[in-house]
Amino acid sequence: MPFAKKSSKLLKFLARNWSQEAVTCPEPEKLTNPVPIQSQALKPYSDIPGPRPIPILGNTWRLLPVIGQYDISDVAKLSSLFYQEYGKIVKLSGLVGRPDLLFVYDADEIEKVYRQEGPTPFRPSMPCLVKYKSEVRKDFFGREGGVVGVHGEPWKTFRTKVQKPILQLHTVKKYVEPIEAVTNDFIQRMTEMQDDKGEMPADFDNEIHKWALECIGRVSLDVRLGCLDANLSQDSEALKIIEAAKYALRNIAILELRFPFWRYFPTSLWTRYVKNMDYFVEICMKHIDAAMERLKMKTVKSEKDLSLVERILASEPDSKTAYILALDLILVGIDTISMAVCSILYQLATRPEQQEKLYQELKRVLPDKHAPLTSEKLDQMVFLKAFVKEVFRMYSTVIGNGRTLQEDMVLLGYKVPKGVQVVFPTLVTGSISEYVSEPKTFMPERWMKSESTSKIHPFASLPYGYGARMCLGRRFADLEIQVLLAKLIRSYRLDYLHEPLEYKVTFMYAPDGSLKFKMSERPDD
Ligand code: HEM
Repeated sequence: MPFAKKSSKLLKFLARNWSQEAVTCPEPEKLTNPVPIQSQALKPYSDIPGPRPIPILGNTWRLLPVIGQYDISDVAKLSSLFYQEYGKIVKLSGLVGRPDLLFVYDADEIEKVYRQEGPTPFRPSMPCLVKYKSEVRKDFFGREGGVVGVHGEPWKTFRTKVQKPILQLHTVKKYVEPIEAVTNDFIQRMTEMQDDKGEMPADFDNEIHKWALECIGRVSLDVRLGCLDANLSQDSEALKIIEAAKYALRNIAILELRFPFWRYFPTSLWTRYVKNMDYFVEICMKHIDAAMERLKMKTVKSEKDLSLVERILASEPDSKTAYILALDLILVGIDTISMAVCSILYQLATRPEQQEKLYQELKRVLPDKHAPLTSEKLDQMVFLKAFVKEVFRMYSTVIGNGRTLQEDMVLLGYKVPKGVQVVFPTLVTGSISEYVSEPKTFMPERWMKSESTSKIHPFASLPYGYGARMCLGRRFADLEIQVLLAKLIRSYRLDYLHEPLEYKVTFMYAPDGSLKFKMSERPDD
């Protein structure tokens, strides 16, 4: 049915990034704690512009084919359309079964929301995971069930336990070598996958997913899962994990966005989801238990001898913390990073001059292309980092972030009640000329202090979010991307010789189509 198809795209987008958890999140309500600002100057919430809902159908009809005014086949364009049509604050109310969404395109106001979010920010996410953690496997997850889909004090307690080791620079530096080993295997596999024109296969994005899985296994489970092996047997654990990750990627959105029958009775898709999640839990427990056994045998002189998993295990007597953390990192860390890499490689392959500039930088920093990487060398790759930031600014992989207000607030002069879901459309704000000079120009140099005079509002482009709830895996994500680009572009030139691809929100914002990159070895220098 076309409407179901189209509206599910919008809902996929909305729910993936900002969906409401009916169980835990307060609905918008009357102002209970008005911010102390002269009330005459304030405008009521009802005056916020936006498409007006009509009785019964609310705003959903606007997304219907033919009679609806919005083409939501590309939901990223929808948030841009709202901005053009209504300005810096737009209310989308009357979405069937959803709370109001408040799109805010003002970087100063976004900064205000982030800065006032308090010690336990509420980012609505993944209702399926919430049900799985808090009901189906309550016995296992208990009260502090991780960081993803958990809120309030339980979120804070868990995040406090794990955040230091994950975000400490010296922990991350320990992974330069292991991530380089995974990446070398991946690049070797890329050379084996080339067709007679030197191009990658049409499903190259699947291969990027396997690289991401292998990296996340190395970080969160202390193990090489073997996902990059060319000939995986049908009953291998690696293949089962790849299938489980693919399942998660393809079906969770459907489950969460179609009418949520699973909330009331176990549909077949829900049963498979639970089985899939149980499998991930089992894998996490198996490898963490093995890490625990190794740790018992290890002579440890200082904390520096420990891997991330070992540090968590050493500080937390109950290995459940390590199980749950590994599960969260795997669930969130695979598709974000792989879609980001698809996008970054596509941009590099279609921007030969900038790729050449990157190559020259890599030649300078890594005169011997076979010498191992170090964190000091990565630090010197300023153009590489600037290129990645610019891709995130113009093609933000996670197209927006959001917070459910836990207190009433004033935004752009309107009284906004707590419970409203405020949306920060990063993809749009990163290209508003008031906040970013020459926003339509792809210019990595703008991020390089030595070369740039251009302005960027610090809250206009935040690919990893901000504040206490900011992306927990960001340092590992940066490291994995940097290692891949450094190793690949130092030795190979990448081209894309087909019709340009459009960006779409499938799950994340990424080029939609076959990533048949041509890979040519650079002559030895
Ligand atoms: C380029 C890749 C990535 C992007 C763009 C990204 C982006 C984000 C964003 C926007 C958030 C929400 C932050 C907020 O609410 O302020 C987030 C949360 C999170 N990310 Fe990432 N992420 C990436 C990779 C990863 C990886 C590789 C991991 C795991 C190793 C990871 C683990 C997490 C976790 C656990 C959270 C939830 C944090 C919490 O709620 O306390 N992310 N990420």
